[in-house]
Amino acid sequence: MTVSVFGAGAFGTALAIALAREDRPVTIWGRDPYAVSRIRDHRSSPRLPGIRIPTRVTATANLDRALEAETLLITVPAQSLHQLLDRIGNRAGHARVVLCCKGIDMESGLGVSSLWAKARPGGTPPAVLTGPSFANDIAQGLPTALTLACSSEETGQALQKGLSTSVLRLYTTTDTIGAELGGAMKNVMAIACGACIGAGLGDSARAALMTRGFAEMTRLATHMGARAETMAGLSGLGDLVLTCTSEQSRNFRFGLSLGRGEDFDPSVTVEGAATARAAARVARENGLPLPITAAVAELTTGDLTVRDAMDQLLSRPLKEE
Ligand SMILES: NC(=O)C1=CN([C@@H]2O[C@H](COP(=O)(O)OP(=O)(O)OC[C@H]3O[C@@H](n4cnc5c(N)ncnc54)[C@H](O)[C@@H]3O)[C@@H](O)[C@H]2O)C=CC1
Ligand SMILES: O=C(CO)COP(=O)(O)O
Repeated sequence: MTVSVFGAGAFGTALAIALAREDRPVTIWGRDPYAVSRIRDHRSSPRLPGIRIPTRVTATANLDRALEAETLLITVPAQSLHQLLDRIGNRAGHARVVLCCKGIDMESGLGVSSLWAKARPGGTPPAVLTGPSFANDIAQGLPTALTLACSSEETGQALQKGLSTSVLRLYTTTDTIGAELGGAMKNVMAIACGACIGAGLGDSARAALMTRGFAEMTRLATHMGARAETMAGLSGLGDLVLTCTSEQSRNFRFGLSLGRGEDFDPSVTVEGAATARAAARVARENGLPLPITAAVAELTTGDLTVRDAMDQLLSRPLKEE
C-alpha cells in the first residue's frame, strides 16, 4: 500500500516516521517549501525537535505527486480542511482517504468526515484515524493504540493492516461519526480541565469536568448519529483521559494559560477553541444541554472568566446523574 501524508506538521510527520521505520515508503506533502526542504535536506522538523526523519520519507511540495498514492492521510488542522479540499479538487481519484484531524468545522458545524463527504457527493466516504497519541510519542516509537473508523468493514481492515506497525496498534470500528466527534470534543474538555488546574481549582474539580464532559461528548455524538459505545473507546474516553491529564497536550496547556491569566502563543494549533464554538452553536440550534462546552466557547473568546465559568457551572439546577 503506498501512502501519502498531507500536512507536514507534528502529527503528519510522526505518522510518516512510524510507517517509514517499518520500511514502508511514504511521501509527505507540505504547502510550505521551507518545511519540505528541511525534511528533505536536514531530515528534521521544528515540530518534532530531536527526532531524525528516516530517508524512506520523501518530502514534496508537489501536490499531484503526493496524490498518486493509494492511501492519503490528511493531517492538516480541522479548520484548514476545507482549504485543502479546495486545493485537491477532484484529483484524489480512487485513493482511500483517512482523515486524522480532530475538530468540528466552525463554518458548517460538521465533523471532518461529513465535511469531506459533503464536498465529494457520491464519492467513497473517508475513514477516520483518531485516539490517544501524542505526535512526539509516535515519532519516538513508543507504544500507541488508535481507532481506525471506516464505514466499509473490508476497507477498514485493509487500512488497519496497512497502517498498523509493531508499536502502533489500530482497532477498527464502522462508527466514523462517533470516532471523529470523540476526538474533536475531548479537546474542548482538555481546555476546560487545563483552565481548572491553572486556576487552582483542584484535581477533584478536574475529575468532575472530565466525567460530565464525557456525558456532553456522548450527548452530542449520539444526537449526530454516533453509537454511545464508541465514546467509551480509544477515540473518546481514551483520548479524553490522555489530553485532560497531560501537559504534553496543547489544548490542556492553552487551558492552563487561561486559568493562570497568562498569554499563549497564537501560532500553536489548539483545535478545541474553534470546536467549542462550533459545538456550542450546534447544541443551541438543537436544544442540547452542553454547559461545559458553552463555557469553554465563551472562555476562548474572552467573554467569560474561569471563575465566572465555574460559578456558572456550579449554580446550575441540581439533577440526577
Ligand atoms: N500533534 C499531535 O500530537 C496530534 C495531532 N492530531 C491532530 O492532527 C491535526 C494536525 O495537528 P498537528 O500536526 O499537531 O499540527 P501542527 O500545527 O504541528 O501542523 C499543522 C500543519 O498543517 C499545515 N497546514 C495548515 N493549514 C493548511 C492548509 N490549508 N493546507 C495545507 N497545509 C496546512 C501547517 O502548515 C502545518 O504544517 C490536528 O487536527 C490535531 O488535532 C492528532 C493526534 C495527535
Ligand atoms: O490529540 C492529541 C492527543 O491524542 C494531541 O492533543 P493536543 O492537540 O491537545 O496536543
